[in-house]
Amino acid sequence: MSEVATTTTSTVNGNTTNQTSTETNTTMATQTGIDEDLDKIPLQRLPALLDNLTKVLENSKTTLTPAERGKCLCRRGQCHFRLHNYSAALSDAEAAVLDNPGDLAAYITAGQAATGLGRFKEGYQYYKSGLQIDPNSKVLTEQLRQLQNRILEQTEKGADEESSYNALDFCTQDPYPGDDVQLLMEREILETKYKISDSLLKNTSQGKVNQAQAMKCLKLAYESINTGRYEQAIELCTQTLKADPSNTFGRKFRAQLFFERQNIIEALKDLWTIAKGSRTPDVWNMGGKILISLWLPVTAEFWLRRATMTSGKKDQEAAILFQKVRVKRLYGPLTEDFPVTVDFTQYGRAVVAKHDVKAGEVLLKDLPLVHAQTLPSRFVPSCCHCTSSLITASDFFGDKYESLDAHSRETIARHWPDLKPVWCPKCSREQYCSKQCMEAAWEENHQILCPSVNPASSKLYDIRDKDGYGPNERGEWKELWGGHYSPFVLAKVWAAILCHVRRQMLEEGNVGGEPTVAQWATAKAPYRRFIAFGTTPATERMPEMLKIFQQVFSSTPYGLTYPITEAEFKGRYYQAACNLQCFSAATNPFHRFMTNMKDDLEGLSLLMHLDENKTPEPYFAGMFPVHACLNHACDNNAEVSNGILHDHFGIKVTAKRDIKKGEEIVITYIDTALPRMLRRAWLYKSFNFWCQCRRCRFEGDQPTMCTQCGAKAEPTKKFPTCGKCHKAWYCSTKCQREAWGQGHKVICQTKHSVVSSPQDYEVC
Ligand SMILES: C[S@@+](CC[C@H](N)C(=O)[O-])C[C@H]1O[C@@H](n2cnc3c(N)ncnc32)[C@H](O)[C@@H]1O
Repeated sequence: MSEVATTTTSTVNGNTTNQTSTETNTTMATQTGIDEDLDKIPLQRLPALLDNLTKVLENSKTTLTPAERGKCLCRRGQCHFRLHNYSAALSDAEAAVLDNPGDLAAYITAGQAATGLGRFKEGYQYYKSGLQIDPNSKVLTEQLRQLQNRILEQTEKGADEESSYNALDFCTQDPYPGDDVQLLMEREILETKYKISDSLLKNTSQGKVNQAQAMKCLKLAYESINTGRYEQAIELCTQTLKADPSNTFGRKFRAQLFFERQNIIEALKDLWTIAKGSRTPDVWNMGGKILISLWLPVTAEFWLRRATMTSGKKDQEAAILFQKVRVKRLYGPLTEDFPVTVDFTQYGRAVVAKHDVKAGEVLLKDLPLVHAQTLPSRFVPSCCHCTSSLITASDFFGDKYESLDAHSRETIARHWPDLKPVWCPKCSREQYCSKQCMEAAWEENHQILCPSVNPASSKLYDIRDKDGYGPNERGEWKELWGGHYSPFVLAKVWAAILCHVRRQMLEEGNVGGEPTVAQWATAKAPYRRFIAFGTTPATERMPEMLKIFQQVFSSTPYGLTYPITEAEFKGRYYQAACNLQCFSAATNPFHRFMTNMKDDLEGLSLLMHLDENKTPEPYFAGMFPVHACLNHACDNNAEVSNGILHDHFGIKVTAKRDIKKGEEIVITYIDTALPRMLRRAWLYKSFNFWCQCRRCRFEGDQPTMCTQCGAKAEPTKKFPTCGKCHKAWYCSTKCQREAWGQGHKVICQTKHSVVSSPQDYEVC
């Protein structure tokens, strides 16, 4: 601790005393070892140091200057870092940076902690800020080198694991609720329209069997095929089946012949006639394809599921076809009005153009299934149901409002939209733009989450209001919620499921009883569409939150409970993490104010006080069903922005350039200004894929490796860079030419978001 001799005032037992902070500092320095070289302090001493630092920070809250507090926080962060408590280290170092923005050690600690957590981008940014304080810092250079190595390790690991990635592993073949009813309807269509039913099976057990004749005809049928006589082969199969109706080879062979000659109904009849136990994977597969052509999707799924199962998951074609049928039936109705459709590709679900689209055209609009206001924007008043901004004129104009003359204020009041926000009268913790929104929210989730009926949930509101922080079980102030989004996203998913279960119970008259399996399945079905991937169990990162959620959902009204197991928490946490999209209402009170003022000349003088860019926005994070099918590319052809669908606020996706029919629509999940290595590490860590987009394939990471052929430069040598974009390096003109023709030309000439130069990052 520095020896600054400032006189401070502190209160001891109610008496005000003066003391010099030199004294305090000397004691503190002894207690906390703050002047010692931390690396030389044995590990066993660190817990005691941590305790002392915490005491100093708590007991001397009023006497420490911000710089001193920053130093203590930084020191505590360093202790946490040495003990591998990276989260705690990061939060202390972050606080230290705020208190003491000139302290290089705080940036280094924050960078190390973020790197330890695998949050490379943040780590890099802290180190970069540190370089602004001391561009020649050897420690920083070394830390950046280590960060680069960590990213490279991840790079190699990612590249290795990429080969084992299989999108099918993420998608189940479980039936959806209601599929049983749909299956019966499709059976009825098959029977009435095509005369196909299980009664066909009975035909095989009737009549006299002549196996020798059957085998003879079948042999001749095979011979006919070899000489290209298909009709004759079919006729011979028919004779086979007359001689032995249960001859599976004959049935299968004739079905195949019918199928190839596009007589799919006769083919399906033959397949259906094969006893279920004798149907091989190729029989189920062919049946599935025919049922797709007839667009009987649930029956097609049934047959393709059987093809997958009976082949021991080896029939990849059937597994892919299954998912293609599923996405078509689930998303077809949602994309009907748009020039795109959802398909299943090597990267799972994907959105594809139905026809050519011009740059600027809207590709799709979507509404959130669930959403919650982001924690950093929670101060901006908004309707928590429809997401509309409830910002008032005085919120908007801020301090300036009071200094405006009465006439200006009257003009503003006249044109500012008449907002009539309502708070939940039972808990006063949620605000709405209208009574209708309040009632709709109650129906959707608030009847479960309102603290007036579920007191445990007031803790969730407290955590929201304190930016994720709160007292842990030992009463220590801690970051309880460490997610990048509001915990209310998850709370609302579980609450919405419970509300849906309850609605069904009311409709089906089993109030007071236990919900049925079918009711649970129906209520959970809409959330099955969202893929989930994550490495660290969320419970490890925030153990207290699991308990809080468990308390909230074990004491819900109506006696309904939702068991929040570790697996449930982890699954939902990562579902949200992989799919959330930030958005805000497409219009706000300021926009309406400007429209109202358009014809008012008196209002013109007010314009100088206005700055639209400064309009505080209530941001929400939402899970959107169709948007969640959009894959990523670093040279994305589409962009997401705020949108309106059926008079509700949501998002729209717009073409960034001309897109051809059949081309996949790709957005970006990350800041495309990052260099390739960071983009890939970030995507790999957060979304479990190794980006192989055109841009990643034709950009390099460093001058010591040829971007095209991967050759390594001799020690201390560097390959020449592309003179235009400086983001690729080649060992030879041949490699440069090849890369140019294969794809570098396009990405080199494409205007991406501003990409920071790789040199900024490259410190080796
Ligand atoms: C929001 S989802 C996109 C839709 C996803 N394909 C699905 O089936 O649900 C994000 C996930 O899609 C996959 N993904 C997205 N973009 C990808 C890409 N460029 N390469 C490989 N996988 C990608 C990853 O598994 C990622 O975690």
